[in-house]
Amino acid sequence: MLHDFLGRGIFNVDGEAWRVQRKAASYEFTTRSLRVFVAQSVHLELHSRLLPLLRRAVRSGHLIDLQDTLERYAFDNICRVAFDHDPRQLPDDGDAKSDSRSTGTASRRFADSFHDAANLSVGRFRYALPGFWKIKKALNLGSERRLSESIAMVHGYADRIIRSRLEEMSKQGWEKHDLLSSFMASQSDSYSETALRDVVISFLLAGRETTSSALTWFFWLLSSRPDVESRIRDEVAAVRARRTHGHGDVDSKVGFDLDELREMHYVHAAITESLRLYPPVPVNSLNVQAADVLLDGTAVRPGWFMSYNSYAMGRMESIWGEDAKEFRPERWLDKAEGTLFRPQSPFRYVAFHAGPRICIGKEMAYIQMKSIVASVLEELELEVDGGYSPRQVPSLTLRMAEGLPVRVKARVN
Ligand code: HEM
Repeated sequence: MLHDFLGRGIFNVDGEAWRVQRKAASYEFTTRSLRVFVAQSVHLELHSRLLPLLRRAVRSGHLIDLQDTLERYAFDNICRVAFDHDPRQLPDDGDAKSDSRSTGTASRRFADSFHDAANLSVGRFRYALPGFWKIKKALNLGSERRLSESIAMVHGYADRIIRSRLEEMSKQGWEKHDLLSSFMASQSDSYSETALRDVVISFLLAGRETTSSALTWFFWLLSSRPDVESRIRDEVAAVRARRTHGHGDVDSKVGFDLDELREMHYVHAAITESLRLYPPVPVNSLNVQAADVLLDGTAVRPGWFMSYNSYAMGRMESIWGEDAKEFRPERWLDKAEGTLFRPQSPFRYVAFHAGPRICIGKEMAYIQMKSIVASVLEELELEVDGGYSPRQVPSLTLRMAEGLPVRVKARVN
């Protein structure tokens, strides 16, 4: 799908960049220290930015666009985790003159260019005449000119991050815990700046709109299912009640540490069920490199463009049974015991892809999503107008065309 994005693949980054990315992931995502760093970063931005913003919305009574808010949160968070950089798309508590955008600087232009580049590149697939974009590109016209300007902006910004990391590293040695830095410090191999830049960009793309899309659809689904919301709140309250002082990865009385998040089986099931029905990557496409035969006997040839539709697969009765279209978190709980989360094969549940190119940020995504769901619902109610019917927008990720307007209320009990 993203084959030509930013001049080369993004998820489908080939060659050197992909090897760097995979090596970084296998090195880092297996370590407990990274999981702790992820949990701490999620926690920091949740409690210093997202929750304060939602509390201000309680006081003002204004509607907020939850999709936009979650996208800005996710962008800040992925930048911090991947390369310890803070673009400050959400304002810090106390420094919030406006909740619409906190920065007017290069960071904001970077985020906007990033967004434009993603949307403009998807537009290439929508021409009635396939490949027409190539003519526009050769002539540097319209959307192709805007795309190349956005790409130049994104590349310049990412290059500056990489160079400052390399400089810091040569001057001070290395003590940072972010994914890119600790990976660079641990390797004897050297990688080109272009390959590292592609890694930076692919992490941003992967981390920015996926968890925010997932949570936007989740909170919308929840708004019409008070039974599920109440079970989530009961589980969160039970975990909170079991808390012992002085225990945990998260140095605070608020929020939840990794062990506590792990205890939230129903929260995990509810998020997973929402991802089944509304996968952030609704269609995934690949370019066939060599002749092969798929498991169902279909032969494929080199050069073919092959897609599967996760959105449709999540709703197929042949895979999920007669109640496939129902939002039923219980389907993910162990049948005998009834409270333990029971995973399914990634080849049935394809929201994160399956096989060698399965999402490498899945664990981080769950830490982020569960932390937000538990902390927000413990304290607040997100009220969506009952008549609101979101329109899906064709984009790289499954987004709501008009966002998700919510009114935030303090929980009474
Ligand atoms: C709910 C959240 C998420 C979903 C549903 C999701 C889904 C996916 C899917 C479907 C792919 C395969 C794409 C392809 O084949 O082209 C993928 C790849 C990837 N994801 Fe995620 N993702 C999520 C969150 C994240 C996060 C937070 C990160 C950041 C750490 C991340 C990092 C990546 C990377 C780097 C790849 C490329 C892997 C490769 O090609 O080797 N993802 N993800």
